[in-house]
Amino acid sequence: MTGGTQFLRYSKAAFHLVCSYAGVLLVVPLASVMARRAIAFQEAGGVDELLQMVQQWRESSGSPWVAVGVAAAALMALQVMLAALYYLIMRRRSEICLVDFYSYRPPDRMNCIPKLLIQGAKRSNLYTERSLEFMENVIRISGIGEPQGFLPDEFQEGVYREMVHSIANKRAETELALFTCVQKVLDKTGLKAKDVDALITNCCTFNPVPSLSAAVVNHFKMKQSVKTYHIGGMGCAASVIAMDLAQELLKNHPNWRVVIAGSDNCLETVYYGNQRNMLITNCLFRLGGVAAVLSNHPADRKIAKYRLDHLVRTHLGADDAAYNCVIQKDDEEGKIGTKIGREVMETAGKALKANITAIGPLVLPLSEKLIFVGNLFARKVLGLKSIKPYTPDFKTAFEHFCIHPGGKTVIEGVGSQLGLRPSQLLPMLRPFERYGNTSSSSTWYAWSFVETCQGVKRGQRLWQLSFGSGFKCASAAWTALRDCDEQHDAWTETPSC
Ligand SMILES: CC(C)(COP(=O)(O)OP(=O)(O)OC[C@H]1O[C@@H](n2cnc3c(N)ncnc32)[C@H](O)[C@@H]1OP(=O)(O)O)[C@@H](O)C(=O)NCCC(=O)NCCSC(=O)CC(=O)O
Repeated sequence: MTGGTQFLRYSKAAFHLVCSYAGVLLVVPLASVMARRAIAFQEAGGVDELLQMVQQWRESSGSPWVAVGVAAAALMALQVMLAALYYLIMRRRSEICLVDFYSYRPPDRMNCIPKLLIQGAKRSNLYTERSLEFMENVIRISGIGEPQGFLPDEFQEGVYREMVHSIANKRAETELALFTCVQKVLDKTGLKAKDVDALITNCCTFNPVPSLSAAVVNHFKMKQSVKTYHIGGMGCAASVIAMDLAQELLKNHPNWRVVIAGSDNCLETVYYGNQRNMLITNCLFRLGGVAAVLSNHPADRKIAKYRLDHLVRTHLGADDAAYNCVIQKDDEEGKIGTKIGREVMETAGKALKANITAIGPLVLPLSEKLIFVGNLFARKVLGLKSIKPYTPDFKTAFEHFCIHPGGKTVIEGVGSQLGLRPSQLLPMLRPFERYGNTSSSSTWYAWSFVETCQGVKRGQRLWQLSFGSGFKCASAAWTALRDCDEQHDAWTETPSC
């Protein structure tokens, strides 16, 4: 690091400190000046003089009116105090809390060994030699570890076992994940199925009738008044989108508990053709799942882990290139798959920029906002073209980052855009290495990794950031309400930390 860069870094840190403590820096000298003045005033006999003046005024103006005035002032002060108290209580009551969540750890029999996976693909006689080499190469360089994530039973034993694409098989895969996650999160929070007021499920490509939310209601025998929703086709951002819907419900219904549960279906997404950009999903996507309880019930506030501060969604779907970069389609032979275009990295960069532009003013400290505005002013108003645009330092707004682990290149690209440190990238790299791209549940693997391996202290802030086909970016800002260092099932059985 050059001397100039170091100087800039230290100046920025000093500026950040000054802005953060501006209130204290102003109040302390002001209070000491006022205290000194008060002492001098008292020493000069000013207090006695003042009391005498009040006494004279009382005698001359007639005592009943003075009593009325004092009573009115006291009443007003009481009113202001009550209004402030009411505001504080209402603010607390309208808080939306994440009581707890569970990241799915699929059964060990579903562990996926890459060598066997490729062997199975070979035996299936569906792929050309060139496609098999491509898949092997992508798996090797992608950043997925060994064993790499989990795949449903049908992919196991080194052969694509006579894969029956029945609704029953696909249901079995997704229902196992959803039911396990919902049961675990109910156990963790001590809630009963009848306590759930609303349920939001999500699955990108597998959307049977009745819906997966109905399947959860049926399995857990939830109450008749439960409100259910299912989110389909919304890619890897679906879980944060489900939370957005949950927060809308909670804003309108006091004392509610909303369960969100999601998993994406591997049997449905496996591609049997030979188009390269559609083969990438076979290499990266793996089985995952999550369930979480969001609540505004006062009883849950005491045990809740996090408070939702902001949730911001941005959509680039109006742009054709962004819309088409991740898209389900038929290939030339009519085989269905999901294309992941080369332009996905560039699009993700644009989506991230749009999202941080929207969430930045809500979460960044004053110092970062001032530097950003100063930089903009210098470039746009003063025309100083040699100055580079300033990317705000989100490390000043959050201590923990749970960004969609969609692939090593995506993680590293986003990490360098945000200037994250290696320890802050680990919660994305490790989940991708162990679980692969688990689509909508991926950010929760990053989150459970953070809690298990790094720990979250009360008051620390966490940023959950997801990307998804469309192309969209959805992010949520959270504050920990207590220390969270739970050992999650997803991480305890592997030497990961
Ligand atoms: C595929 C990769 C592992 C390749 O790694 P690198 O980019 O480091 O390596 P590379 O550039 O040398 O590429 C290796 C080989 O793959 C080929 N290649 C790379 N990207 C390709 C693509 N999109 N389509 C077709 N081929 C592609 C290259 O031409 C090269 O082939 P050759 O060797 O023959 O020249 C990586 O780019 C990656 O992880 N991409 C996908 C990540 C991603 O988009 N994840 C998010 C999914 S969307 C999502 O998660 C959201 C959602 O779905 O909602």
